[in-house]
Amino acid sequence: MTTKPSFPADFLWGAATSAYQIEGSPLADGAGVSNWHRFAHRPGTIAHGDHGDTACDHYRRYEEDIQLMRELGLQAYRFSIAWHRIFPEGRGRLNPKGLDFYLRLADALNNAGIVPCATLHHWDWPAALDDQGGWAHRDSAQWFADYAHTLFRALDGRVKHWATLNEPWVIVHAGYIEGAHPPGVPAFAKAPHAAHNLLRGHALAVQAFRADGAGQIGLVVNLEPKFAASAKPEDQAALARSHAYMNRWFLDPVFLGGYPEEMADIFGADWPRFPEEDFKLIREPFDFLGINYYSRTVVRDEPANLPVRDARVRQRAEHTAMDWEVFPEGLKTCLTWVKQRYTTLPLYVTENGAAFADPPAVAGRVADPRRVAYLRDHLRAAHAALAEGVDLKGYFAWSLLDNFEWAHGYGKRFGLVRVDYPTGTRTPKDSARFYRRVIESRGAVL
Ligand SMILES: OC[C@H]1NNC[C@@H](O)[C@@H]1O
Ligand SMILES: [Ca+2]
Repeated sequence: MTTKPSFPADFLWGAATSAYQIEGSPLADGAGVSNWHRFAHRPGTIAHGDHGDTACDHYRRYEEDIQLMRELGLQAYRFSIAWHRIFPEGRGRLNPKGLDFYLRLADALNNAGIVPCATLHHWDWPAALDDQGGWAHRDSAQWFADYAHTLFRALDGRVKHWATLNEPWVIVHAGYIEGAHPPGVPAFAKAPHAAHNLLRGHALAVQAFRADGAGQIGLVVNLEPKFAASAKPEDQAALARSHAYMNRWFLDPVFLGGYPEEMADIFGADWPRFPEEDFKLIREPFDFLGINYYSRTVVRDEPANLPVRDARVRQRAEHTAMDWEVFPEGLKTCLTWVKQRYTTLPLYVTENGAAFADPPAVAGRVADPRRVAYLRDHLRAAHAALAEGVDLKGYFAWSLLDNFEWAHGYGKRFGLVRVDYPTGTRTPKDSARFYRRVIESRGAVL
């Protein structure tokens, strides 16, 4: 490092989590059954038979966790709201006690001087809505907008930084293409409709926010730079499909007004014609884009691998416990690509981090040098993007706590803070101490 990086004084340093991954207490205080509660209890869906019945017990230990955030020097905390606590059946009957948890959480964060950054939907929602057709049902957009509107009013004055959806691509790919997430049954023909309704719901929620919210609202997407395994035309074509499918499917409509033409090639006869007025709605302007970055993928042509007909070519490089290649420059690639192709809106890295097989705590310490190196290299890449003029406003490490990594269960540890199960004992890792120094020095220690 020639010159020490220096991040802007108003750069927002945080850490992120999501409701089902950390809260536990899935049915407490009148909460309804969620899609993830039901799915995780279906045998064979989650590694080791894990589920979120306890998770990090954050629903009950949130004050302790806010104290941890203060010790880490966090300026902001990104969390998600569990829809099924608010509307147990998805819509209609409001559950005040469920809402109350998020009022308490927001008040405690504000009292601690930590900016609450709420995501309205991070994959968990009332199972009843899946039973009524889920995101593939056209009315799901309005269900979401009504839920969002209720939250904007209820948390008005407490939460000023909102995101509508977390990674809609994962909801569609894992839920409707792979079947690895709820609803859990591959349904290629439904996937384009689910994606479309997620985007319509996002836009309707932004419109509701304009009418009766206060602050900033944005969308959070996962991005993964794609590279071709060779210059062969079939690998170049696979690259175009893979890139469109993962990185452009949602951003092209919200910023450019239409889907990538590769989508019709990928879905063939299952690719619908959508009403023109939908695209006008989906372009509803919002205030920031959140980017979740983990890794890149090198792809080759693979005709048998439907629907994208691509396959990953594993690289000789360091990989995380998720078998994701460690590729720090990919974070800068994502940030500059969004600025160049889509928008000069403010950007946030709303998730970045790594799972490694951390050792247990010894004398109150957890040595996680590989996570320290991962954070250092990715923060350097983020700073490089800033230096090139990207309007990067903040960075949220994934995750504050080790937690329920969806179908992988608790075996994949992404936390800056170790959680020992089932006691729930929290132990800040070396990476947490490193991150605190990064925040204090505004990046000078990188
Ligand atoms: O896989 C790590 C993270 N990726 N983005 C969404 C989060 O819920 C995941 O835990
Ligand atoms: Ca208001």
